[in-house]
Amino acid sequence: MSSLQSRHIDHVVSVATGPGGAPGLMARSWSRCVREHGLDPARPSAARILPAHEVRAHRQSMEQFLRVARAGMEDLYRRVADLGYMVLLTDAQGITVDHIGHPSFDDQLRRAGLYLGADWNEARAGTCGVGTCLVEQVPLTCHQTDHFDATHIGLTCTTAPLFDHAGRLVAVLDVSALRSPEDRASQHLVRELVTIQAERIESADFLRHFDTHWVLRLGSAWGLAEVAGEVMLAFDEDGRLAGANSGGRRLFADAGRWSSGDLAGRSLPELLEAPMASVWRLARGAGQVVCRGRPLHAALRAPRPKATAAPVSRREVRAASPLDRLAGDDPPMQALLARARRIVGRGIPVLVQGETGSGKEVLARALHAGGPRAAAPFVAVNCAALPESLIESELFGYLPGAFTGGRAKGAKGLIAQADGGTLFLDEIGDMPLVLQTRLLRVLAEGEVMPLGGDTPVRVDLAVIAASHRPLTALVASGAFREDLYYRLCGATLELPPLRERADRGHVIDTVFHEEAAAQQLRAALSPEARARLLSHDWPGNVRELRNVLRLALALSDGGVLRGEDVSLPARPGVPAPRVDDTADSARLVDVLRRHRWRVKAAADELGICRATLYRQMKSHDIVVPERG
Ligand SMILES: Nc1ncnc2c1ncn2[C@@H]1O[C@H](COP(=O)(O)OP(=O)(O)OP(=O)(O)O)[C@@H](O)[C@H]1O
Repeated sequence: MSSLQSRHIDHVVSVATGPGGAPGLMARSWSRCVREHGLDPARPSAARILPAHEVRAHRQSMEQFLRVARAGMEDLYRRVADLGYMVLLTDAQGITVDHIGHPSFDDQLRRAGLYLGADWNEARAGTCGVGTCLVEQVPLTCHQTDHFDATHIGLTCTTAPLFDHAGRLVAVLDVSALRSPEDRASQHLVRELVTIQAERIESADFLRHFDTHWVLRLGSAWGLAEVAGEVMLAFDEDGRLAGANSGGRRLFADAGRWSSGDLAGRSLPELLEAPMASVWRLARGAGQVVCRGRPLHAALRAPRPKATAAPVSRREVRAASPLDRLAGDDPPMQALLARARRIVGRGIPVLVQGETGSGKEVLARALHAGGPRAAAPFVAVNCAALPESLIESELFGYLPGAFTGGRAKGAKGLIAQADGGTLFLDEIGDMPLVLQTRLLRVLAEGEVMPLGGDTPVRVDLAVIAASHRPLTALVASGAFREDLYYRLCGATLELPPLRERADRGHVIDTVFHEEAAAQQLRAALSPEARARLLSHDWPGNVRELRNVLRLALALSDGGVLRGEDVSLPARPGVPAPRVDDTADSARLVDVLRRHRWRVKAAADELGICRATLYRQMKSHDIVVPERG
């Protein structure tokens, strides 16, 4: 034993057993070695090398991580090999599971324990780069006489802990040299290198693990956010966090509100204190996000495209409960549906409010289909659409000879047709006042009097009314009867516009599958196409979304829909091109004819809402021909 080694042993023993505990990271470790692990620096233990089959078992338990780490180790080795260093990776127990060193030093490295299968756990090897890093969980340098064991005092080892996507310590990255300058400052640069490389390995592992998720990368340096975001947050299409890297966990822990344990599942807007739209906007290119009041450079990585989806049949789409499939993970929508499920079938009149195209009729149909009247008729009446001259006879029906121009046998009105089922009064706010009075009587008495008749007919109806105009305002201005309003709004369901919904991903998928099935295509949506759809403001709501997807699918080759296949209005917030009021009336008639005068279907093809089409028809004197 050299005199240097003897002096080292004395020093370690005096520090480790000295009074008052040992300050500093290395001295703390020496103390642990003596007091907890029962090690004696005067009795060095031989390097413990595990047999090959045990090493294999250790490697197998972290196979995927090893593959990613290997690339990082090779890169690191290229930078330090000329300076006489080797690179080593251990698992969380301190067992060396991979190493790269110059083959000509193989024997020396093996003797020093810098070899596959070597056990560097502190409890066995004493204070060392790997073992102490496993305990302290920070990057550190164990330089020469920092080592506990006197046989290791020639070595210099710099290490950094590696955490997996869930924040668990899984490995230690180590750069070691058999010989090095005595001055520990010589290792500063190595420590920087190891720390950076450890972060890169963690990032690569994080991106691999979350490759089917969106990943938001945030950084304080321009340009770097895209390739090496200090903060990485993986989330799903509904904006729910699936995982955060060390930087992300630190960011939220520093904010003092969330520990790593309760981050998953939280919504990104809640965590970042920024609207989801500002995140989706990044799908068009890197930019800035104001995160918790602090502007950060940001980039978004799209998920790996899933295997081409099998076509979903209409039957499959319909298989779920009609109300369930209207929304994904959007808290206001889920609350609305929970309310809807409670009132369905209870004889409570429902008023649905929401912007045009937000799905008021879809919701009304789902309420009907999800209730006890599902087998009975659902009759939709568009109160804005019925020509004033016909509205009475259409709604209430008429007896033979009730008026000139009527059919000889008379006709059953829409209200009577809905008997036993659901009467859906769409655009109720546009119903003329005089008819409001008659409708009120029907609802109050449960009877309808056909034109020209003197005996009322009993009707049993579930009533759902809808309007894009707030009915309370119409009541206040005198355009809508207050008593009718109260008769209709047993429960009000307010549909949020698509741009405010956190489950836009769900709506996009549903409509996409429905449209693909309707066109009998085996199509899938690429992440880029989805990103474009998610970042749009949807002034025309779900109707606009459906039109965009219908067109994109019709023009596509039926495979994966790419970003460029999706054509959106030039500026976000600007509605899709619409037929203006001077539109050629021949074209309108043509489209209407093709849809057998089903105004809703014609409006959908024209990309306008039903009310606009009716307005245009009115201004061109186009009248729906009488049926029958
Ligand atoms: N949750 C949804 N899932 C799938 N498609 C939907 C959904 N909501 C609405 N849609 C689609 O959006 C379009 C417009 O829906 P709907 O006619 O119900 O809207 P609306 O609010 O009644 O519109 P308007 O006020 O113009 O009458 C339709 O093509 C419908 O199929």
